[in-house]
Amino acid sequence: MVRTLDDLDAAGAAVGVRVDINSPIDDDGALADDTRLQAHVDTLDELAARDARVVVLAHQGRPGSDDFTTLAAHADRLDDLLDAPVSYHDTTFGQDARDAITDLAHGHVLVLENTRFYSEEVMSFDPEVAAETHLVTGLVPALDAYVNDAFAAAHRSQPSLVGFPAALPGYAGRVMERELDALGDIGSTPTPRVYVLGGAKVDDSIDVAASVLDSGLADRVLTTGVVGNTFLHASGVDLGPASTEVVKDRAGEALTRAEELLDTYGDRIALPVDVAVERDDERIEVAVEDLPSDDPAMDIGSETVAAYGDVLDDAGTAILNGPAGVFEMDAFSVGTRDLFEAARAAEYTVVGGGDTAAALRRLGLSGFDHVSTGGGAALTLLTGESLPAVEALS
Ligand SMILES: Nc1ncnc2c1ncn2[C@@H]1O[C@H](COP(=O)(O)OP(=O)(O)O)[C@@H](O)[C@H]1O
Ligand SMILES: O=C(OP(=O)(O)O)[C@H](O)COP(=O)(O)O
Repeated sequence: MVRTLDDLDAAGAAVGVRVDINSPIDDDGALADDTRLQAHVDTLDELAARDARVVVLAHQGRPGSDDFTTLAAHADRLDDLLDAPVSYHDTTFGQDARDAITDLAHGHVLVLENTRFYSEEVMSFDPEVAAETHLVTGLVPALDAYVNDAFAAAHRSQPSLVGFPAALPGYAGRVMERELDALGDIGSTPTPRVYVLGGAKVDDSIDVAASVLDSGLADRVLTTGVVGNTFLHASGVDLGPASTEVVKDRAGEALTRAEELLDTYGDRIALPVDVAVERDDERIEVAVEDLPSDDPAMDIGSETVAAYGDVLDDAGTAILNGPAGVFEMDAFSVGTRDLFEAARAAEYTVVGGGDTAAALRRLGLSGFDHVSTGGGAALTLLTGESLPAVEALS
């Protein structure tokens, strides 16, 4: 059983709060969407209102990714969103960070620097080893308690997510509490269950596909996005040079697992029957049998939406993670919009993923039973598996 904020004596305490505000970033480094920041307002404002000294820990992007930035813009946006005053400090652990925490006023919020600026944070550890890392040992002396509200990163066994509960009293934040209530018992949702797996984190999605098909949780898996293109490639379709390069870059060794899944569960995995390519800045739909195309496949086509819609019409539960296409470009947001609208025909609908939630906001899509802040984390839970960060709190 995980303790919640109802169990925390917050007044005057220095509380480290791990949130997941990992967000789409514009070309100029600004936040492109604040969905995840908005999700954490309840937890952060509640702690500040209860007179805690709130210390925010978070990551943004991954080393080498285009969205790997400081958290300065996140702190500015949180200052707009929260009732409590918010400040930013450009280190993550050590004496400067501890001094900043010591100086923090009751009821105020301090955002520390991106945890992933620190090398051990992108490694996985057992909780007792994570508790000995520089990040954890360099902050614990200044903290009285730890709250994990970062459901969307809870599938990562990284120091900021699993190391603190071994050294401090640990609690679930309100986002974590809500997500576990909504997603913690997927086996009790209506059947047949249809998983729609898209986006670009192909390795996560293939892990989930294997798990839900092996366990029987999934009656069907419908594939879109780079995941769909990966399965098309794995099935022997020549996509064309541009799309094949994206698939090989994104899928890596997961391509072999996609081939194995098709061999084992081919009848339960649906692949796109047409794609939309970018040709002369236009959206052109191409049937799979007419591939290869020199132009990159950026979305699923309308025939695929129709075919997948027929499956979703009869679904008891639809679980969707990952946009169906490059939704950031209007011409290639069509598949995501039309498919997610069709998915609402299912009796119970769950949507997961940071970019997916951002896509729903951008496209004005609503009417789903639960929109998770997590993608991989939600999918991991939806496979009936445990989350390392939740286990560490227990
Ligand atoms: N066919 C495609 N080609 C290239 N990128 C794609 C394609 N379809 C979707 N994407 C990209 O996938 C990204 C989101 O994937 P992912 O991070 O897995 O989603 P989430 O954060 O919701 O789990 C978006 O940036 C989108 O542009
Ligand atoms: O965006 C996230 O995951 P998601 O893309 O599965 O929603 C989380 O912030 C975890 O990020 P990571 O996949 O870089 O560890």
